[in-house]
Amino acid sequence: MELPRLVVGAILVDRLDRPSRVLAARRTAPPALAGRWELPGGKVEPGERPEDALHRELAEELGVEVRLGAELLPDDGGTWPLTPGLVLRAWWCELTTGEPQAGVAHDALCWTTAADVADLAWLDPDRPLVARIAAALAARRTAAEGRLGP
Ligand SMILES: Nc1nc2c([nH]c(=O)n2[C@H]2C[C@H](O)[C@@H](COP(=O)(O)OP(=O)(O)OP(=O)(O)O)O2)c(=O)[nH]1
Repeated sequence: MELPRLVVGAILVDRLDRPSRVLAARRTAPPALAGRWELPGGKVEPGERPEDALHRELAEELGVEVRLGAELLPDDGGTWPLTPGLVLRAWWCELTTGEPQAGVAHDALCWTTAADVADLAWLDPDRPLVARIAAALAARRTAAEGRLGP
């Protein structure tokens, strides 16, 4: 059986040490996914390290460089399922160079907060991540900094 293809995504926040906003990107293609919001990123190429793929995709799609923080892991510590053939890994990150600009992959970018991040029409498989991101923004902590909540 073939292994699922790995997709990498950026949870790009205003600052890793006290995040209050995350960047969402609206897809332009394919038609079935156009208009839905996602974490910027894309597929890892054969032989490419996932973190390198994320830097490459962010440069290509948004024209920025970032510093990577911790990975946002699902409860089982593995990967986030997208479709039968695709899984996602996502990292918290902050900008080091440039301001994000929508290229051909996206027709809108939006900085969202804990209060409104879940209101966007995210791709369906992103919903569990968005819930975790919203909780982290509300707590002003990334998932790296221990258990959320009291
Ligand atoms: N980038 C990204 N893709 C996601 C997310 N959630 C989700 O289901 N996907 C899906 C949509 C696509 O089917 C796939 C990513 O493919 P892509 O089209 O962004 O990859 P790519 O930039 O490498 O483009 P290509 O080589 O396929 O042309 O993963 C997400 O949050 N971010």
